[in-house]
Amino acid sequence: MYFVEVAIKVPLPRTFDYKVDSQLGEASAPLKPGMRVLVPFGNQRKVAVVLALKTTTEVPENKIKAIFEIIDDTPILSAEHIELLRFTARYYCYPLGETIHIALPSALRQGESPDKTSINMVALTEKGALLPSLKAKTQLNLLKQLSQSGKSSLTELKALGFSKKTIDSLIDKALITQSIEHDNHWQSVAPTVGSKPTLNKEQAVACTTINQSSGFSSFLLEGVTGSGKTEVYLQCLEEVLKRGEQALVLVPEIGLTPQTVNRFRRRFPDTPIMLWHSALTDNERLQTWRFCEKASCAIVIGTRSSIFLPFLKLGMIVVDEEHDSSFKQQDTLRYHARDLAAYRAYQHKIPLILGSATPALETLHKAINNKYQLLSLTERAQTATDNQFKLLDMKGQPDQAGIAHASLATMRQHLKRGKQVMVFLNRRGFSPTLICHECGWLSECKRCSTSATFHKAIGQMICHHCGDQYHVPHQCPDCGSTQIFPNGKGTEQIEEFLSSEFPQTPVTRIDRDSTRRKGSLEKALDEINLGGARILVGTQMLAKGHHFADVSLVVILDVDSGLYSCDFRATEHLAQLVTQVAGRAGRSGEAGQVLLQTHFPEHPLLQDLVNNGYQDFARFALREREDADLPPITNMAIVRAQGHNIKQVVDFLTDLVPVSGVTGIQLLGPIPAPLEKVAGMYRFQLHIQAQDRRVLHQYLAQMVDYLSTSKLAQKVRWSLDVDPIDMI
Ligand SMILES: Nc1ncnc2c1ncn2[C@@H]1O[C@H](COP(=O)(O)OP(=O)(O)OP(=O)(O)O)[C@@H](O)[C@H]1O
Ligand SMILES: [Zn+2]
Repeated sequence: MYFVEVAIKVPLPRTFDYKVDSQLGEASAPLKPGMRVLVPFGNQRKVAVVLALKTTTEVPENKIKAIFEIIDDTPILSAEHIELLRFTARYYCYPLGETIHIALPSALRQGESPDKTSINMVALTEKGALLPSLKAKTQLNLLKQLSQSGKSSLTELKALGFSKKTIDSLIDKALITQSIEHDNHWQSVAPTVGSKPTLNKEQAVACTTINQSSGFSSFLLEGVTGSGKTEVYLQCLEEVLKRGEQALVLVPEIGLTPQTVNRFRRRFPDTPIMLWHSALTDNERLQTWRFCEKASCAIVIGTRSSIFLPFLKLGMIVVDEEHDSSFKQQDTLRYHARDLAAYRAYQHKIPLILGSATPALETLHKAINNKYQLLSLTERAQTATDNQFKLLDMKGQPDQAGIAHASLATMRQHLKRGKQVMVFLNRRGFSPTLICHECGWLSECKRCSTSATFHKAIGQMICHHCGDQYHVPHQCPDCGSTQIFPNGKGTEQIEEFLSSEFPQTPVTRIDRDSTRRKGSLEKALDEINLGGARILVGTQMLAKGHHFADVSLVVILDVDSGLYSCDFRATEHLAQLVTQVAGRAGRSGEAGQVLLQTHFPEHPLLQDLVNNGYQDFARFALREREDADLPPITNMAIVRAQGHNIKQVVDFLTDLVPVSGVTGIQLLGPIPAPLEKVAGMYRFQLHIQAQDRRVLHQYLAQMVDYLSTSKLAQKVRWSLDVDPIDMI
């Protein structure tokens, strides 16, 4: 008899010991860390992952339970992978069992075979090779096909028109067999490489530096929009593929950038490239997982959670648009895929490339302190001159639907020249509120401390925080007046106005509402690229990495809301958004023009951004953070709590604040969250800051231990966010 330490999906920051009867051990393959076992837990049976084998345990003999069964023949998690998950759980102060649960595809969580979806090859049995006469013609044809090809993949056979039914009947007759085959052919041959441009000098320096690095090294590729960062990734990946190594390319949202995926496929036409994103089915997830693990897949282009994929031989990680907030998970395990990418690169001793035109201050700070090597691309690849920026003072300016007459006039000029024009407003819906002209009533969500947005097209009010929908009132609920009007602008209103202002010009809107139906975003993007759309209206979905060759003017309608916010990251995010949106203009041929509508044209941030660019702004903003002692100079965590009973929420957080303080730790709170109430629950926060990351982590670990026994914690919903990026 011996013991195993296992991780189980339970909300407790601990692991569990079980005993293994030697009999059980003999019946199956020898137990190893990384294998799954079935264990009794309370009166349930649970899938658990073995972390370690032990000869002793601290659990008393009469208390220790035995595992029921060993699920796997071989580990589904390598030692290295377990180490990654342990690190993740420790860093984000999240239970290890739940961390592993989140990282695994659902079939593996449920104890299913990792090869469930991998049966991919079909061949004749000895009996089948005799080609017995069969009544069903298609079955006979399939046998003949296999006797010619020797072996075929299921996909090939399906492409030849053989149905699953035909294949299954021949399996039943024992004339053919199915097997699993992982094709690693790509590893031993040089990759076929599609046509590529000659790198300019800066790109070449970046590529050579990265390719010549050895072991773990992180690079910040800070390249202005359209400077050819993707080209640098591609040419570095080529070297990785030549060595027969795999690569992970993290991207913010795949749905938004089909162009990028196509570029990778065109560049490496014979290389197995797989995608990983939220729209995959459970089976597709399992298959991608398995293909990575067996190196049947060379490149994965994936969103945040692809950071947990197992790779047999990982050679490089790229994080494109590394500043993008979608890399940070905002619930349960609040990990940052970019930061875990750094850990994985360190683990595998490989290069990490973080690319962005607008690096996060966290990343820039590391680059300035020589933790990351800075590589700069200062020129656009296909345009000789920079975009021209202009701040348009809205004070006293006549406008229609929030668009200044001067902006409309400039739009007309560009459209006349046959160019595309982009109008950006980061607010979807028709208007953010309805207002009563008589008494000032505002349409508020009944369950949140925020307004409900008016969506004219569907005739509903929708709360963007809890999703509740309301009928549009005909009369003011407070004073009975019928004088109720939309207040403020959203993209729906801009689209309506522009369509009537430019009746001959096709207007395409891109936001979450207009692209809800499957395929509608691709259709809209195609329309833009093929030139059908002339005016593009949209939210930040339009800002992300698109390459629209014909856009020559970008009008940014409202930058003011980001200038005076209580979130210390608001200005950084505003500068990133403005720079990214502006970067969609003038991407090929002539320089583009960017108009920023604002009531504060003299604001130092806007002046700096427009005159000196993001690079300059970001370095200045870092110095400000230094003066204010804020991240990334210090380290931060937030405990958030919410509940229907405000006192319980506040009491829970107050209880976490030690009366006498803790050396090296600054606490702020409990303070109400910027959005005080969501879905009927009151929300409060406790901010924890420390200069020294180790001090912060020691403190958090103790706190989480305490919370697992605290009675107050059971009365509220709480979460801990390490390195938060969103203060809401
Ligand atoms: N050396 C080069 N010579 C010619 N064209 C190039 C070169 N490098 C890149 N390009 C082209 O320039 C355009 C912009 O490049 P790319 O999309 O790689 O830029 P990016 O820096 O990733 O842009 P963004 O940050 O806006 O997403 C693409 O059409 C690309 O094919
Ligand atoms: Zn709401």
